[in-house]
Amino acid sequence: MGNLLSNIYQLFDAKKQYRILMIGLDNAGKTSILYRMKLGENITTLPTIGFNVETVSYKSNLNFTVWDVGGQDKIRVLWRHYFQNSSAIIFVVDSADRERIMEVKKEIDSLMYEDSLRGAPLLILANKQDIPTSLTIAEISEQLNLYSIKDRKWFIQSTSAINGQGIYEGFEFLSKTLNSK
Ligand SMILES: Nc1nc2c(ncn2[C@@H]2O[C@H](COP(=O)(O)OP(=O)(O)OP(=O)(O)O)[C@@H](O)[C@H]2O)c(=O)[nH]1
Ligand SMILES: [Mg+2]
Repeated sequence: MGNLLSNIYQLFDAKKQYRILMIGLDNAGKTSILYRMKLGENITTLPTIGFNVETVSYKSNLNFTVWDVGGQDKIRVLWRHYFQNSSAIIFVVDSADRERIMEVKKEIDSLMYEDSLRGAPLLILANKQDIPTSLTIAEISEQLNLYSIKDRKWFIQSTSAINGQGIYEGFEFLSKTLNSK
């Protein structure tokens, strides 16, 4: 009886677990966002050569295991090793890096063809919005041609890892989308 009760208790207490892959070009702010989520503060980062992984709780019933993988050109080939079993993708964009927005488009376009990511919701974080010269959400959506994405749910959110703006709203999209699956 004790066992049965504890099993039932565990059922209700169980948190839903989701594996989230966070990628994007180098210097976009992925690691800064990960630790802003985890610790609620701004940390000093170094370029990520491998990956960072942290479990982040959201509300009382969700756990996200967020994999933050380095974005330097030479190591982007490693991204695909993290695709399998990812419930959703967070793609972080440096909104102030106007020169590389077409490079961002190229990477997102090729992700959309990945079989192992088929249907995975896509959250685009337009980061560094605290920099006044940043591209706006409308400009980024247009340049990346996001409206052509029809085979999955996607959402673009402006963020700043420096002051935390927008990160909660990004989580809200993931939680709603994954819970409704
Ligand atoms: N102004 C501003 N700077 C940011 C923001 N987010 C990150 N940065 C800065 O951008 C630089 C790169 O941040 P990281 O978080 O290391 O970038 P990353 O995407 O993890 O880079 P890789 O690990 O090389 O792929 C650091 O100097 C951060 O302090 C932001 O929202 N606003
Ligand atoms: Mg990093």
